[in-house]
Amino acid sequence: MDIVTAQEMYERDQTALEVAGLEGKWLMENAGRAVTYDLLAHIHKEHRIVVLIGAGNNGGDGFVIARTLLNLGYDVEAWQVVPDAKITGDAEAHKRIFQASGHPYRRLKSLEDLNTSLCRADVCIDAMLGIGVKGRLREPYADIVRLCNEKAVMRLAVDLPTGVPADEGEKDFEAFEAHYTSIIEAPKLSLFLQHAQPFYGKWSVVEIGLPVKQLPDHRRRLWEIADVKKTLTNRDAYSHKGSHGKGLVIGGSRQMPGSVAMTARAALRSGAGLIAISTDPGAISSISPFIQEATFVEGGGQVPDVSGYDGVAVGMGMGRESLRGEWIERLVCESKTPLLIDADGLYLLKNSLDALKQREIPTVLTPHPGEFAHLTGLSIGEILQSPFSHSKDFAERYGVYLVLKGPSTIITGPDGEQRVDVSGNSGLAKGGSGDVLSGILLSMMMQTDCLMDALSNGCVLHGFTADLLVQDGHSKVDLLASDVIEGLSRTFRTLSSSSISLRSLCP
Ligand SMILES: NC(=O)C1=CN([C@@H]2O[C@H](COP(=O)(O)OP(=O)(O)OC[C@H]3O[C@@H](n4cnc5c(N)ncnc54)[C@H](OP(=O)(O)O)[C@@H]3O)[C@@H](O)[C@H]2O)[C@H](O)CC1
Ligand SMILES: [K+]
Repeated sequence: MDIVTAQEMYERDQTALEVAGLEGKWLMENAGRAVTYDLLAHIHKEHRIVVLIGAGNNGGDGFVIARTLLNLGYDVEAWQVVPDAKITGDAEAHKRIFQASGHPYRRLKSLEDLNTSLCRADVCIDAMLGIGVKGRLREPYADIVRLCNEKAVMRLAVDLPTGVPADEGEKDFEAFEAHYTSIIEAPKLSLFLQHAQPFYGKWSVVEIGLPVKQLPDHRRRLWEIADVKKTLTNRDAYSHKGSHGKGLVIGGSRQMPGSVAMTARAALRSGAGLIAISTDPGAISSISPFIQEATFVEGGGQVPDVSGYDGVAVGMGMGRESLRGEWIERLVCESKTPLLIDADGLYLLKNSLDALKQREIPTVLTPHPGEFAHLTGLSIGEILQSPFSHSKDFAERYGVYLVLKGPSTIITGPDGEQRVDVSGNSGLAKGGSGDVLSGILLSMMMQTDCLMDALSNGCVLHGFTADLLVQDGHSKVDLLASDVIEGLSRTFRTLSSSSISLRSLCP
């Protein structure tokens, strides 16, 4: 599913008009009806419903929604919150259809009247502003939004909650606090931003009939379990351990032996053929009981020889001594093996960033926002405000694959392509989760030719496993990173059983 900016959404509408003759009025009818049927899952016939209609095309959708609900026999009060002269174009056309259908609407004259109406209502549908909002809300929207937010009603938003900007970069806004948002055609960037996402509440996306094969490809999409099923490589019946990648995990220390054990174990649980660990010799005895399948190579004081491996993950639990920094630089400059750098490795990489530009073999960096702030010299706040553009700038500038971890993980390729993974839950906000993710990613990297698919799949497998675990057996409080490793078995069984049942349907 594509993710778009406001500008990209307008371009899509324009394409629909140019290549398919789909006029705005038709799209508005489709949008309003699709949203109505989506919202019906939350509305009952006994509910008293207020539909708030603003000045632009989001308001036009509101007229279609109010008309459809009234036609279906729902108890609806439609409130136009701006003067008549503000309703123009396609919205005006739909207002006329609304009126011609014999339906009445109310025009906002005083906030007191609306307040009375909202006090009686069970449901409030926000069709005031969508992707056209610019800057902080002006009146009467700001007052209306405050009024709605303090009422004990179910708040449902159309496309975007009024006041939430579609794009990243703006943090200072006031907005309708929706319990649920019915998003038109494609999620907008703000759905994936920490400061904007809570305004959306739960959400889903409705389709409105755009000519999808003709639309511009903005190379930014949501990666979901269905995408994983389509792209995850199958294990061939005649494969052997060498077919699934020989990986090396470099890291761990006496103080942090568990990290490499988790990375190695997660890699093996995700299908890697062979995993070796290069670590402080003093840490081997505490690591080996947790991962009998791994072999150990002498870590010592030398940079490990990585030739002969299909992939290397480096940095987890490694410590930040300057000697290790030299290792990172040499690995970046000299190794001919795909490299994943995480944790302490990212901290140390800061001094060798320019070396990345010369590297011809893929490099994957997996920072959380704090680590990315360190790498870029930006503040965490700046990263969180515009994670899409900062990720893209960085990945393109240094020619790397960047996995910016968070509740919405953004995966960016060196050519600027982006994928977003929203699987997972707050149970993953614990030490060790990153080590496990690195192991899964290492395994995926070694088993596919398309690194974007490998990384996207790895992120979803990690989050999906955590979701399965808290649905059944664990809670978000007790979940441990090591539970996720063991939970991978269930994830892979779930994925393969669904493909078997699909296959059994085929002749
Ligand atoms: N393909 C689609 O996605 C379709 C989407 N549809 C719906 O259309 C809206 C986008 O419509 P648009 O008219 O471009 O924008 P809005 O309805 O969101 O808002 C326009 C009005 O907003 C006023 N505005 C802007 N900023 C503010 C502010 N800070 N405070 C108050 N008012 C603001 C603006 O007023 P101006 O005086 O600034 O011009 C406009 O009046 C999309 O979200 C979907 O819901 C189509 O229905 C079908 C196709
Ligand atoms: K809205």
